[in-house]
Amino acid sequence: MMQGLFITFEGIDGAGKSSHIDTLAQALRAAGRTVTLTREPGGTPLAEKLRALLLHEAMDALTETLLVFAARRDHLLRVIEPALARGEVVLCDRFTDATFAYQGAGRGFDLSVLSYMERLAQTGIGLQPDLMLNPDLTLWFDVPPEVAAERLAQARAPDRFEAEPAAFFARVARGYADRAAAAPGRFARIDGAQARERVAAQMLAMVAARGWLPEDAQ
Ligand SMILES: Nc1ncnc2c1ncn2[C@@H]1O[C@H](COP(=O)(O)OP(=O)(O)O)[C@@H](O)[C@H]1O
Ligand SMILES: Cc1cn([C@H]2C[C@H](O)[C@@H](COP(=O)(O)OP(=O)(O)O)O2)c(=O)[nH]c1=O
Repeated sequence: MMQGLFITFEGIDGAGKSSHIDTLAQALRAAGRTVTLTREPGGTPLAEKLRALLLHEAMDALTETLLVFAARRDHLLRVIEPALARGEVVLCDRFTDATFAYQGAGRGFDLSVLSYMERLAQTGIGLQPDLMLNPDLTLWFDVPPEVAAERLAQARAPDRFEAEPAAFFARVARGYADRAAAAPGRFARIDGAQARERVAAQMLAMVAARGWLPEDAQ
C-alpha cells in the first residue's frame, strides 16, 4: 500500500490557494494516487457548521480559537487520519499554521497557548497515538497583502475575516513568514503574485522535487 501523504495549502485570503488545489489533485490522480480534497475550518458535517459560525458570527479571540481547534479535532478524527491510514494523499486548504497566523499573529492570541492546544487537538488520535500529526508538506502561497486585497475586492463579498483591515493581513502575513522560518523543511514558498500558470508550475515542481509526482507532470 502507498504511504499516506498530508499536504496543506496556506496563505492569506486571496493568495490563490483554492484556485490551485484542484490542479495538484488532478496531477496526483494522474500519477496514480487516491486524493482526498478537504478544507479547514470544515471538512465534516460538524466542522462545516462551526465554519459557518466562525465566518459570520461575532466572537472573541478565545471563542474563535476554541472553535477552530474543535473543528480540527473532528476533521482529523473523521477524515484526515482515516484517509492517511488508507494510504491516500490528503490535500487540505488550510490547517494549524492558519491558526498561528490568524488567531496568533492576527488577533494577538498567546502563541504558547496555541502550541499547547495544537498538541491537545492533534495528538492521541488513531495511527500513532504518541505523535502529533503535522503536514508532510505545506505549500505557502505568499503574496503581498495589497495584491490579495485587490483580488478579493473584485472576487467576492467579504466574510468576517476578509473584512478585517489591511493591518490585520499584514500581521497574518508576517505570522506565516515566521511559521515558515521556524519549519523550513516542511514549508515550500510559492510566489503567489505570479500569473496563474507560473504559480501552478512552481507548485507542481515543488511536489515533484519531493518525489511525489513524476518530473514530467509539470
Ligand atoms: N495567480 C493569480 N493571478 C491573478 N488572480 C488570481 C491568481 N490566483 C487566484 N486569483 C484570483 O484571486 C481570487 C482569490 O483566489 P482564491 O484561490 O480564492 O484565494 P484563496 O483561496 O487563497 O483565498 C480569485 O478571484 C482568483 O480567481
Ligand atoms: C483554518 C483556519 C482558518 N481561519 C480563517 C482564515 C480564512 O479567512 C477563513 C476561511 O478560510 P478559507 O477557506 O481560506 O476561506 P475562503 O473560502 O473564503 O477562501 O478562516 C482562521 O482564522 N484560523 C484557522 O485556523
